[in-house]
Amino acid sequence: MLVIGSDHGGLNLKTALISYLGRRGIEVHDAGTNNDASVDYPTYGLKVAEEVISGESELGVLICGTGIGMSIAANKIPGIRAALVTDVFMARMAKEHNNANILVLGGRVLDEQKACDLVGAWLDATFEGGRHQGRLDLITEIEKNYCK
Ligand SMILES: O=C(CO)[C@H](O)[C@H](O)[C@H](O)COP(=O)(O)O
Repeated sequence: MLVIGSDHGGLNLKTALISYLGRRGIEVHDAGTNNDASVDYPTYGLKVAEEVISGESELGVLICGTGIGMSIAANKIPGIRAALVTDVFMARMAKEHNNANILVLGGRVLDEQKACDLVGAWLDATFEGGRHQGRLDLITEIEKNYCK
């Protein structure tokens, strides 16, 4: 299961990505928002992050206008590695090196095709482990010290 959420700035891209993920045969939970009324991105960042941390969904995608607010919000939750990406190389690295469990996109930055390409690159990549796992372990140590 993959959970996807957006604010109003990411709604159109969210709709396009749900179609794309469906075509790939991936089960998707749409965490909202579901209309173009103005909403607050931290609300949806938290929803998606909590669903990933609980294990209800293995992965998440978040979209706001730029992706910046969503990534700031989601990364406050211990265990979340939310990566804001704008090109295919970054999307692939987000999995291979960072094992990002949430991909963050900017709905006012990307067109639909580019967004699908980024999600596809991230989904198709594999975490390399090794030295990268050691670095993720260091991030976990930071969380233990600062997220009480
Ligand atoms: O938080 C953001 C930027 O980091 C998101 O892009 C929001 O979607 C954006 O700030 C919303 O702006 P609006 O003027 O309220 O539509």
